[in-house]
Amino acid sequence: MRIAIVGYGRMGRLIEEIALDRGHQVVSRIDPQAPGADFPIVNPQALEDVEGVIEFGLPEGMIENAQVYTEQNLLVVLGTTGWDGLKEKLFSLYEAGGALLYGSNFSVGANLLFALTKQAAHLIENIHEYDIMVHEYHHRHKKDSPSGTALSIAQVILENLSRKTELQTEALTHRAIRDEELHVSSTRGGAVPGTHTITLDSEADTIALTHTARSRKGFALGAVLGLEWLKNKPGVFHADQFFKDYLGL
Ligand SMILES: NC(=O)C1=CN([C@@H]2O[C@H](COP(=O)(O)OP(=O)(O)OC[C@H]3O[C@@H](n4cnc5c(N)ncnc54)[C@H](OP(=O)(O)O)[C@@H]3O)[C@@H](O)[C@H]2O)C=CC1
Ligand SMILES: O=C(O)C1=N[C@H](C(=O)O)C[C@H](O)C1
Repeated sequence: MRIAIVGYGRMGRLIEEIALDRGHQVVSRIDPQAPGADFPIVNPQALEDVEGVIEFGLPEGMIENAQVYTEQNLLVVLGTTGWDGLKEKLFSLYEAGGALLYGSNFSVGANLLFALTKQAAHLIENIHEYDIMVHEYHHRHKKDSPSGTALSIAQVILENLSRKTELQTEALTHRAIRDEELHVSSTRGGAVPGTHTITLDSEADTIALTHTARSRKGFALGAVLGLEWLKNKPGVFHADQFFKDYLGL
């Protein structure tokens, strides 16, 4: 496939390597100032002859980019996180054309973790002595907090454990946490590619489910496989739908 990479940062560069390994052509690299980029902004000229786009950038500019993609009926994989407030606007653009696959984490391991989290939440539904919480670590460059993956994990817990009804992402400095709150906390520093832990805790013991990314390769490979999957599928798809097919989850 002829691919454009939008956001030529840590992820964009790795996605290019993997796309080339899998026999795709990277015909356009779009980034405001990254070394090696061909174009600073998304416009029809930067997307000439492009069939598919993989965007791992920032939420700023995402909607303007999507306007151009949908006008050109492109297949788009969006890995950017931290844009929950833009969902409605973004999805409505794809009613005009094109196809979108979006997700907070394109690695197989994290998607297995989402499935394990669902099981864990179900298991403790009637075992009230277990509480549940989420923590994530990421490198010092990461701009959003909590991570998109942590928010996806939280969503799975809120949907599958009736006693947790509220997401709490703040540090609780002046009060205790309430039973119905699900605490999601974050640490930033160093070079950590991404570590997420769901802890089930009781007076007797602790059970921890941890996904530790050893590198960014798993995310990048999933994004390229996702773009291949999106061919001939118009509309908007969550990465869950891709992983259900790919892993038979
Ligand atoms: N879904 C998943 O599996 C994963 C998602 N991510 C997410 O991907 C995003 C990028 O991560 P990462 O590569 O580490 O970040 P980087 O900061 O290394 O790269 C992002 C690049 O995108 C550029 N950029 C920002 N906005 C636009 C735009 N509108 N058009 C074109 N380029 C743009 C930035 O330019 P500038 O610096 O000048 O702003 C920067 O060069 C983050 O949101 C991260 O959370 C990361 C890993 C996995
Ligand atoms: O910014 C990152 O690096 C990552 N972002 C994604 C997220 O916010 O969950 C996925 C991965 O954890 C790496």
